[in-house]
Amino acid sequence: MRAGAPYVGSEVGRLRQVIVHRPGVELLRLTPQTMDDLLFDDLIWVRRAQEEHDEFCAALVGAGAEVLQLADLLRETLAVAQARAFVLDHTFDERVHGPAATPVLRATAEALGDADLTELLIGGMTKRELLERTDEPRSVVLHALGPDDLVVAPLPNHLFTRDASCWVYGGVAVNSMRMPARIRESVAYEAIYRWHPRFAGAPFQRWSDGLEDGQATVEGGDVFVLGGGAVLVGMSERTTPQGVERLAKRLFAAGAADRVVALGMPKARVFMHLDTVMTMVDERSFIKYGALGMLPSYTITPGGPAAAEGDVELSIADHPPERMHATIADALGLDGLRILTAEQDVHSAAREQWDDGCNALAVAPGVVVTYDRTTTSNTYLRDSGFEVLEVPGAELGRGRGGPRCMSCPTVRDDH
Ligand SMILES: NC(=[NH2+])NCCC[C@H](N)C(=O)O
Repeated sequence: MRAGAPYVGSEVGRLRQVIVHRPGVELLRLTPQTMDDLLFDDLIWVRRAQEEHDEFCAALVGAGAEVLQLADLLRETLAVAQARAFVLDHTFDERVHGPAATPVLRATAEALGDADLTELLIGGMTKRELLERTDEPRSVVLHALGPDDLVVAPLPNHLFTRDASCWVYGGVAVNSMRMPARIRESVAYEAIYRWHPRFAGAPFQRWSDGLEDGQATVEGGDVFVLGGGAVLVGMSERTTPQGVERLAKRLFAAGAADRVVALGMPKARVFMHLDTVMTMVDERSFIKYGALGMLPSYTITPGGPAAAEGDVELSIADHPPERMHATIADALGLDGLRILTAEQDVHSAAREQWDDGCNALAVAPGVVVTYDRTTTSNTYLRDSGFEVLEVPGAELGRGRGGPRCMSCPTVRDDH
């Protein structure tokens, strides 16, 4: 690895650099009427959520990681003319805003400075805010909206930087997102990785081609860089088998990975991503939600070169549920895994899973960041020999994501 180049070699090696997003105005847009569509289970006390997030960042810095704020990266990217045009083109869309309003919206956004445009892109814009900046265009879409209705949707799930892009070994996938409320998040990452000075000149590969919307979806919460050329992917509510096959082909063709284990997960919001039910906490240990049980798994390996140059065939072995842990252990080159499931009654186990007790973020082998509220899991991890860095999660947790979801590692050591 070239010094400073983005590279994520594992789930648990020392975390060196990570993208996070401090929650802001986008969360003030949540109302009881919109929160379900925006994938939040409650309204957030934003100031407190920001304080909690600041503590989360302080824990990461304390563990030796450089913390990059998504809004800063996006603002700096928008200073590049091509990036600005790309982002505007992919934000203002006739299919969303109608042909009459789209050019006016785009021109209004284009006139903004980089900081204001960043805020609009993440926080959205109401009709009232639009009309403070321009005369109302003749548009059925706009006429039909009330003054405080949103013309540009906010992106409150930017808080969960894990999902819209993910670094796997020496490259990055900008992901095709499953839920309508999250599809636009990928636009910011595509622009940042293409044009931000920090990434534009860096050597790295691409595991996706430009922007896609809602087909063959993959989300980073399902993708685990096991280390040593192995990858684990959950086929969940969000990540499709099609998406897994495409990712595997890209990784194999580049020689970045040589085995991908895919798990067949239940398709349910409570288990929306693999990292909501299990996370890797050291080189051979996973904390796992007991009621998940055992899942069917597939091992995908390169089956040989395909007809087209730079392409590979996939070879697939499928395994019954009882082999789940053994399949992951094989991919890691281990005899077995250490599976950590706290003893607790089924009700408290379900509550802790909902509160992201299994969503630990390793910052080094055996050192994890978790929410303070998942006390049983935290105590259990400590008793099992782990160092647990607790951060407050009372407000942040209402978005149904924990420390792993709120982090997008860009530089992490092998283990
Ligand atoms: N990697 C994760 N588990 N991310 C959690 C994302 C939570 C977010 N509200 C969603 O529904 O999409």
